[in-house]
Amino acid sequence: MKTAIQLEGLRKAYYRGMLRRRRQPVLRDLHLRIPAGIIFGILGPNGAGKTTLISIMATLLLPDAGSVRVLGLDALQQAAQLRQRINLASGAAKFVWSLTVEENLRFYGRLYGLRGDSLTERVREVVALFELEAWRRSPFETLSSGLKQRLALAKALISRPELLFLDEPTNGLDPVAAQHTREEIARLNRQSGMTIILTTHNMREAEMLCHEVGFLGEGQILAQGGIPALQAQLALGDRVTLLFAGKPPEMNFQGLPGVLEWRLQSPEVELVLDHSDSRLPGIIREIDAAGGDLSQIRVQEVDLEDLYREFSQ
Ligand SMILES: Nc1ncnc2c1ncn2[C@@H]1O[C@H](COP(=O)(O)OP(=O)(O)OP(=O)(O)O)[C@@H](O)[C@H]1O
Repeated sequence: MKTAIQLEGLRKAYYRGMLRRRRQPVLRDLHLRIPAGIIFGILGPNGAGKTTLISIMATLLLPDAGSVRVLGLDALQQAAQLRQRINLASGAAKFVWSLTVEENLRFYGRLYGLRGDSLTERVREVVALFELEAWRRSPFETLSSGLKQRLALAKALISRPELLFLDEPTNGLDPVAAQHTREEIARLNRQSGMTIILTTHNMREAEMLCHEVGFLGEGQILAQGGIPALQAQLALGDRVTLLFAGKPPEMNFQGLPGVLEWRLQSPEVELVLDHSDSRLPGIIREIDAAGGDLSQIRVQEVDLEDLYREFSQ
């Protein structure tokens, strides 16, 4: 699989205080590889360094040490070349307040060298892509937060980037607008295969959107992978209690599909399942076949925040 990002030995510290003598290391010997074509989520608590990391990858900030390869280019030596192929949108998007949606997009299009018909055509395309037609002539300052975020995505796509960075794309949005934005992000990746790297605090958002995530903590990537795989690694899953009318059947519960852990407390069996809704029907059939007499099933769904807490402590 092709690589979008390859970071080796990345270090970054900020200097603080009046005399800038206090050194605060934020990234400490960080290594990370992100395959091309996926949506990758950088997760971590406030102040973990997510914005710092994304800014370095997007050529907006220089690291103190380490190598940064993005789309096969050296982000430190070939930044200008790389900037033609990437773009970034922040949850706290800044636009010229008095300009309309269309004027703002035309302004950014010009920054990328678009002129005349090709500029008009590209603005029309991104307006259509994010269903902003009705607001083309609305000044930025009159837009809702959800529309501002849609405009930020439209702006980032004006240059047809191969790689898109999104810093907290649903920050400050109400649940409906946040869901709309997530659907747009997923669609972009699905339809064009664009690599998207985003930061978020929201585990459900990461689960919905990201093919892979990396947990940032102590200046390093503490764990990386798909959420189901990380869940399995920590044996975090839905807790299912099976209550039997008689003795539980003698069967190999650990060998059942999706079982991460199990415990017998006759007449109850407690299972930890990766996904209870998809696994339970098959498990019930196997229990039936083994002669088990189930009287009750209780399901307590996994709290994905546990996964977040586990890696963010
Ligand atoms: N320009 C700067 N000068 C000094 N310190 C900085 C600067 N930028 C960030 N920091 C500090 O570096 C640390 C990491 O900040 P960063 O914004 O990268 O974290 P984050 O994970 O994105 O946080 P959040 O989730 O709150 O956005 C924080 O303690 C922050 O105060």
